[in-house]
Amino acid sequence: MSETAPTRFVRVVAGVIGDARGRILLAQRTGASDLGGLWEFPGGKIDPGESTEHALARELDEELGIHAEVGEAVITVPQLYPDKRLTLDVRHVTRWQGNPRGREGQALLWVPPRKLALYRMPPADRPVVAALQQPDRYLVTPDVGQLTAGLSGAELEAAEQAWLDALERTLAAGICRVQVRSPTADPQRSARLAASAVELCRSASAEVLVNGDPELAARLGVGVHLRSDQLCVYFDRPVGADVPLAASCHTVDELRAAERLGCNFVVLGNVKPTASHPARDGIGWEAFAAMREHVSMPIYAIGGVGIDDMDDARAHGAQGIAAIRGLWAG
Ligand SMILES: Nc1nc2c([nH]c(=O)n2[C@@H]2O[C@H](COP(=O)(O)OP(=O)(O)OP(=O)(O)O)[C@@H](O)[C@H]2O)c(=O)[nH]1
Ligand SMILES: [Mg+2]
Repeated sequence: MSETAPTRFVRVVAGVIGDARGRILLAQRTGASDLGGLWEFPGGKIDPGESTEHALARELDEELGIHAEVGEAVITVPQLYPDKRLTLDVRHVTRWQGNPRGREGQALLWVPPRKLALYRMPPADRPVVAALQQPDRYLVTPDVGQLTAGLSGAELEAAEQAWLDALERTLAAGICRVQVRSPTADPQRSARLAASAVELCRSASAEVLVNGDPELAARLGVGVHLRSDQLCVYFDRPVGADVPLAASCHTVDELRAAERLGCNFVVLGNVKPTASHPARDGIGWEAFAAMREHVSMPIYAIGGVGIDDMDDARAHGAQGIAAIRGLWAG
């Protein structure tokens, strides 16, 4: 299938309008318009020369009849549609005057955040809903095989226990999505250690995925994170629909393959040079955003990033950051 890139570039701003009960306002696109019938966050196109804040305040007045104070950024999503290239800049709105009403005949609904995914929305809104619902940090555990290389007996046991202790501290610091990954560890030891790690994550109510091994994941009752070279191995989702599935991606083709397999989220990088490969350039944020627009599942930026990169990540359409060193309380 040949692909011609659409040339029309559209900048849109939308508001996550939250009421005192934490519900969020959705509007239904009217039948005649683009993507008619789908639910969306109220907003519209930014006029040439207009600021994002002014555009959102103007749109919310035109569409809902409210005078809104535009708040903090949620996420900016670059998204390719068949007929245009969109950036959807989404802002929180928690203060406004007036009662929202559908001034253009559109239906309105106040929806609790956890129910947002029940409404059919345009592709660009999937990362927005994920940004509102899911963790902004995805921890990848340090390779215990590397940490314990050359050790045996009591020393090996102590190093493994230190790794579990560090995981516990990391969870206590608020991490709630974890990939257990130890590619160079002895497989049997690594499986035993993964079981202990899963216990720790469960008691902290954190979601766990194991790297590369659907069988181990099934035994432990957790999700799977596929390596990029595994993406072409599977034709169908390798785990049940209710089991978390993620993947590591470096190219648009891999992102598309991950979306086809039904991945819940992926990591994409390396965005920056990493401590282990300081000489290798990262792809940078612009390239990250340019790749992200081809798919709409949530994507974590990985490679040389840490908490300080969160705003850049969200500004380029990322769910947040994935990291080993950047998140580990070692
Ligand atoms: N407002 C809004 N637009 C969205 C969302 N998600 C999304 O893909 N879009 C797309 O962004 C574009 C914005 O369109 P709009 O129709 O709201 O623009 P507008 O209010 O200025 O209306 P107009 O085109 O009649 O002047 C549409 O192509 C729409 O499909 C969303 O959550 N909110
Ligand atoms: Mg609109």
